[in-house]
Amino acid sequence: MPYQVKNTNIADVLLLEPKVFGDERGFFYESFNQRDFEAATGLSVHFVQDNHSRSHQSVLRGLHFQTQHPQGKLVRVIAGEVFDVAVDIRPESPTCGQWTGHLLSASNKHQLWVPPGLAHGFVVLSENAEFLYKTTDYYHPEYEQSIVWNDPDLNIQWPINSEPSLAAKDQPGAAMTMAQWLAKQ
Ligand SMILES: Cc1cn([C@H]2C[C@H](O)[C@@H](COP(=O)(O)OP(=O)(O)O[C@H]3O[C@H](C)C(=O)[C@H](O)[C@H]3O)O2)c(=O)[nH]c1=O
Repeated sequence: MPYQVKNTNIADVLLLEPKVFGDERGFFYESFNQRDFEAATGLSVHFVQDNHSRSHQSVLRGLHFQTQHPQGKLVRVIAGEVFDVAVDIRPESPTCGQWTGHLLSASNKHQLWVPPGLAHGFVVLSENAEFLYKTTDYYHPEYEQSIVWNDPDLNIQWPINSEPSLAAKDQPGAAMTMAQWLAKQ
């Protein structure tokens, strides 16, 4: 099952478009195939955890990362639509401070590969969204950090025209800024 793989403005963040088989009954597609994923991306990855979250419109989850046990994530949406964002927070990276955002939806079935070491988050554009993703390391809340969604240096162009709904840890003041993160490195 061939993936179409597209590069993004951050070198190792990849957009994957799986081959979908439609017929009069509906559709079928292999949402993940280890062999084809590795052949299409040139990556050798081992996923250890599958996650599933549901959120209502305007919920923004992120921008999260783990400082230890960083997680590579292969993310997709099976209901609704989100604007999904990966942020390069790696001080040594030529694209440090850059972000890449993509519409992921049940209808486009696009997936985003977010390598370990980047921050990740999304905002829900539809009434509800069901978000599934595979991770290459386990959840370690003791190492989880959050960068604030509206960081002025990142200037992420979220396609929303009202304040998002945020968890307490993601609120400005609780989540750190990029400047605070980089100052710690
Ligand atoms: C992430 C995670 C959470 N949990 C528990 C901890 C909390 O009791 C509850 C909700 O967790 P949290 O509010 O951290 O969920 P999100 O805000 O969706 O976090 C995720 O948000 C963005 C989109 C990410 O990329 C990360 O995968 C992850 O940080 O689930 C677990 O038991 N295992 C887990 O792997």
